[in-house]
Amino acid sequence: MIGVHSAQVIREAEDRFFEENPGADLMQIAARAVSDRAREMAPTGVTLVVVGPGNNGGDGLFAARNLAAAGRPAVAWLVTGQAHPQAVIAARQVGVKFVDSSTAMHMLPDVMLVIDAVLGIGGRPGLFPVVERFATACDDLCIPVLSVDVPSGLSTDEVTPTATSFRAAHTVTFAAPKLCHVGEPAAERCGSVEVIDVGLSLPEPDVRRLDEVDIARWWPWPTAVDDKYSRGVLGIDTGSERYPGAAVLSTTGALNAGTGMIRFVGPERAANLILDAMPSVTIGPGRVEAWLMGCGWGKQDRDAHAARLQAALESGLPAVVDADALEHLPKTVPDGWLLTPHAGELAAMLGVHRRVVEVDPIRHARQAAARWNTAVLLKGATQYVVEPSGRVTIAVPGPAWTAQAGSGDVLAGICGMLLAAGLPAWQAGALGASVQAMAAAHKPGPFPPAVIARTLPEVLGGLWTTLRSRAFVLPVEQ
Ligand SMILES: NC(=O)C1=CN([C@@H]2O[C@H](COP(=O)(O)OP(=O)(O)OC[C@H]3O[C@@H](n4cnc5c(N)ncnc54)[C@H](O)[C@@H]3O)[C@@H](O)[C@H]2O)[C@@H](O)CC1
Ligand SMILES: [K+]
Repeated sequence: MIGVHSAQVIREAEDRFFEENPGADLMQIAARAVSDRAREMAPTGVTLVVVGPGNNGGDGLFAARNLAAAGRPAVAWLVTGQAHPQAVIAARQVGVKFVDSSTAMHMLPDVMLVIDAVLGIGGRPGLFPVVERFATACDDLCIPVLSVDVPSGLSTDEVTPTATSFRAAHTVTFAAPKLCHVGEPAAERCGSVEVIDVGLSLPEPDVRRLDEVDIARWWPWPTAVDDKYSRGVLGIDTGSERYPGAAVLSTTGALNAGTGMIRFVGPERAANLILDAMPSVTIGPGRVEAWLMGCGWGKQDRDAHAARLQAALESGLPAVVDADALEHLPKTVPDGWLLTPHAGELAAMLGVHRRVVEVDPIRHARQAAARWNTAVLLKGATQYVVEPSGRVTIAVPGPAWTAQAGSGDVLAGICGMLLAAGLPAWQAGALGASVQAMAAAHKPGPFPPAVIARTLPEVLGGLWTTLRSRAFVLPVEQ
């Protein structure tokens, strides 16, 4: 798990660091990381460094100095004509060549790498027109860009770009990732992201991103003494006469994630399809540990939906509440409910336009988690799980192949399995979304959601085998 921090938090940590370590030079650590990566990205040819007026430009210019000192041709364009004074002197001393905007643009087709050091965490979104044209030309000519800290033009703390920015092949950032590095669609403009530890002490993050080690550590692996009941019994009430497939997909997700026992209580047509495909599923009511509701209920027969949700409500058990069931939420919900809307469903829950949610997904997911006092998994290209406290956990990202009808049903099923196994709602949401993404990454291509669901045993089995062979060194639980 890695903490995601805002520009403000990084600045405060930097101020504390300099108070405690007067005279320390973080810029040299940053510049070294940038020049090392630049040498790998462009082993030969000219590197053009685009330099802004602040410390981000200082990082870039010292990186140019490092390259030139190592005998690599480096050229710098100071976009405002001004830059970090010591860095300018250091770069000149080792023969970095300084060029103006028209020369930079003219030579662009022949450079091997552009280092974007225009703006970092002190930048406002957007670029000067001449830099905007240059960033667009880098894109058009497919010149690889290495961004320092953040691709200039992006807003560090936002996931939705509002202006033209550089589009990096790789970003070297410092101390911690920021929201623009981990939240789509901004993250896609950062390319691969590398975090350099510069020695700052950071506070407990309120936004964290999971990695595969967290999944291995938290997954409810079966123990030697487990039986089908102790692993968790999941009640599933999904599908309708019109959409029986959603019931099959949600059950496929739950079964392939490893549910101890499934009791399906949905419509008969769906039950017959499920039995044909998954004979281990039990049809009919009985004792369960958690519920899965809502997938494929459809827009007809709303009174019946309200009654179906009421049954889960009265049980007081944890429940995954998905899709059409989200339209029937009472004012308060029992402990341990996991609401799993996509942006459109969350917008409807909050009475706002979908675009508003897409622009600031975390704020809106936080609103819903606070209003219903329960965990919310906001599905999409980046999947955010928000707890009523406002803490955000971002799932392991996966390829966009899963953007397909039916993926949400499978995901709801996986989350249902995790609730039935006894995990808290936020963890069930974060793990469920992560393993589905890992399965899609394991089997890249236009595979339908059921195939991705059937890849889960392989992915989970691989994780379990790695864990048992102790190839993972698990960090101590925080
Ligand atoms: N905080 C850290 O841990 C470290 C920070 N360092 C670097 O320091 C950077 C932050 O430096 P600064 O605070 O000087 O900020 P920046 O270098 O990001 O930019 C600030 C300058 O750009 C101007 N500016 C901002 N937005 C603009 C826009 N849209 N168009 C035109 N001009 C604009 C500002 O007026 C100011 O002059 C980081 O991004 C990083 O590269 C590293 O040197 C060392 C480690
Ligand atoms: K930058």
